[in-house]
Amino acid sequence: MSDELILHLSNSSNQSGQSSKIAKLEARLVGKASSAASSQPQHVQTQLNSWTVPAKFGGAADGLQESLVDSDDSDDDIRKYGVMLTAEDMILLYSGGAYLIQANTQKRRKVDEVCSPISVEQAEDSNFSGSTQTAAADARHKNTEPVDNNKLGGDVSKRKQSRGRANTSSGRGRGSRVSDQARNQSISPANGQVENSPCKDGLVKEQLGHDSSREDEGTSLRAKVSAMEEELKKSREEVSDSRNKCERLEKELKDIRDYEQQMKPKRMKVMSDLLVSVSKAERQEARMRVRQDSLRLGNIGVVRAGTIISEAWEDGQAMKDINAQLRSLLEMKEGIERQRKSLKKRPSGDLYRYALLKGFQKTTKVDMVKMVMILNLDKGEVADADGVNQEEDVLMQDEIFKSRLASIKREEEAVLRERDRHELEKGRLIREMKRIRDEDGSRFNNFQILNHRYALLNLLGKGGFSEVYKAFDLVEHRYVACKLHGLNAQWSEEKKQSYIRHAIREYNIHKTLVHRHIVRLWDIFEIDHNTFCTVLEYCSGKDLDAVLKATPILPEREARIIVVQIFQGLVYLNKRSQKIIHYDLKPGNVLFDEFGVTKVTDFGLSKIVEDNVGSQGMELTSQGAGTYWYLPPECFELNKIPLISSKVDVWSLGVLLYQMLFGRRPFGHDQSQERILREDTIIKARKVEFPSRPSVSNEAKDFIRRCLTYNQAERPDVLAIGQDPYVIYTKK
Ligand SMILES: Nc1ncnc2c1ncn2[C@@H]1O[C@H](COP(=O)(O)OP(=O)(O)OP(=O)(O)O)[C@@H](O)[C@H]1O
Repeated sequence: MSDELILHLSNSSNQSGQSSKIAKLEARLVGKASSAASSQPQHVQTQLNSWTVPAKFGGAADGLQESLVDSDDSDDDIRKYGVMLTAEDMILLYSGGAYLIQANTQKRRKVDEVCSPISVEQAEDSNFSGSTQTAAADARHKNTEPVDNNKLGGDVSKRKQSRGRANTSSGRGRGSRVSDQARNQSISPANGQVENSPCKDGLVKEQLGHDSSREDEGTSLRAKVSAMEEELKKSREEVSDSRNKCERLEKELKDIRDYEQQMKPKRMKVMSDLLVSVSKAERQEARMRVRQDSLRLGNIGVVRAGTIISEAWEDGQAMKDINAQLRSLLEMKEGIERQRKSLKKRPSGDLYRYALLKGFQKTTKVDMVKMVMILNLDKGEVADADGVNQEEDVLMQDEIFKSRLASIKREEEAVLRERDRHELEKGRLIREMKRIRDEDGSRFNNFQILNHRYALLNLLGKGGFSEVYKAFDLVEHRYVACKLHGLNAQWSEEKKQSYIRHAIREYNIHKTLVHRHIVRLWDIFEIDHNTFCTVLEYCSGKDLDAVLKATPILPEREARIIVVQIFQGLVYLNKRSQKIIHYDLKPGNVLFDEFGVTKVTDFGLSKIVEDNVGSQGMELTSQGAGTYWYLPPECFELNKIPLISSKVDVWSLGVLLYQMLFGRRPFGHDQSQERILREDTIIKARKVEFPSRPSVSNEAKDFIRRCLTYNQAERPDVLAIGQDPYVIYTKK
């Protein structure tokens, strides 16, 4: 606002109330009195707020514009006054004590006439500072078009929006430029219009100075905008690239899945073919090995006794040789023994007297064996036995016999060790022969794929009612053991049902068990009316029974680590909410995986401990066969229903450790199951005895004694025996 206008306004003392308002308005326009402006009555302020500062004021307009944007009332005001005017388009007119607002058409014309190039540029500059080109177009547009209230309203709100986004980049400091512009305007009271002051040279120069700095700013902003636009373009391209890639990958994935689905049966076929050819080679190799070994170790032959034909073992050549060697050594031993006896029978001093008779004065260097031969052949011929000390000779001869006997004994021991080794080999050979025979006789020996995923390979072994095959799971890609439970077709329907119930019960117990030292049960399915299959974790090592058959005594260190692992499995069974008694712990139910990790299997006889069971244990309602060497005395109780608990498994663990350390079971080792029952062997098993050899640590013996505590009440249960240092594994 020009100085003249300020003077004019300040001189109008008779219009004090209004003039103070004007002063405040002016101050607000020159950007000096924001505080004064804020004290304006709401009405006036709102009106001001409804003005839009011309775009050409660029940054200077921001101060005002900000207050417009900040005002929540502005939209209300637009609604209230029906139009929204811009300061550029309007002038403030004092007429007859009232202020009027009129359209500033003349100002526009004048500016267009005199400074049209500048104002257009300014408008453009301000457009950049205002961030949209539309605003520039608006600014130019307003100069030529009549005021359209509705349109103006729309423009204002558009600008408000664009301001809201962009005005942060333009500083409030530009308010001074607003005041400069304002000062370049004057009010002509005659026509009531605000005019731009004439564009004199100084002003133009000043204007040009400002314009050039604005131009610089504009240029840099333009550059920024174009860089940002470039970035935006790139980002858009990247987004579209990524989207394309994503679509391509999704399509590829789908193709792969389709292909995978298509290839699945083919892949399974290739895999099973490979496995089958490997298994066939293994079968062939196994049979060839058996043939070779049976030449050496023996074979099962048919023996006829009258009308009865039975099978009997016929030794192979190696066994025959060993036996012949043993026989020859035995004969030698007996010959020497005979000589020793005859030497002792001869009257004392006989040889000495004979020698004297023959004129021998002292012992000659005649070999004593030769002497014996001479004596035996013809006593009269001992002519040159000069000076023999008969007593000494007898002693020497006896010593020679003894020495020879000792040497024969050593030879014999070596041959016996060899024979034991052969016996073990023979045992393995017999088991392998049996396995091959079972495999040949099995109806599952032709590499079937069960349940569309388990490729049956070779038979691992046959139990009482089941065959266990090594198999490959074509879905999970791992080896498994398929246990095929066959119901005897001759059985009554009742027996079949009972067997199935039993197997399902076993499955239900076993399937919930997940522990490193317990064989996992993966699956169960029916094969036909009389057969079903359970799929177990495959343990490629031998079972403990086979280990003990090969090496009946294990070093204590090895035995202990096996016991500790079994014990950990038992602790797991007893820490579950539903406790389980295994009830059939024996070497055949302890398996080893390829790394030698011990795993307990076969839950066919296991018992679930009911919740309400007392401290003495639960009733043993279904005894099951069990294996008597490994069961505690309470299981043989006949007068009342036995009460059992995890103490049964503790007893079995003690028997297992004893067997591993001493190579025999503590009770009824040489007895059959039937004899154990008949002779009450376990009921009489009150005290455990330890052989003197091999030597075993006292800790091991103490642990075994605790496990084999006769009195059930005094025997610790699984969790209590866990306190024993022998099963708390610490490196010694
Ligand atoms: N998960 C397995 N992994 C590897 N071999 C196994 C597995 N389960 C069983 N076997 C082997 O299969 C053979 C037969 O096992 P099974 O449990 O049927 O026989 P068993 O215990 O001798 O008989 P039963 O259970 O009728 O008393 C055994 O030699 C055993 O070592």
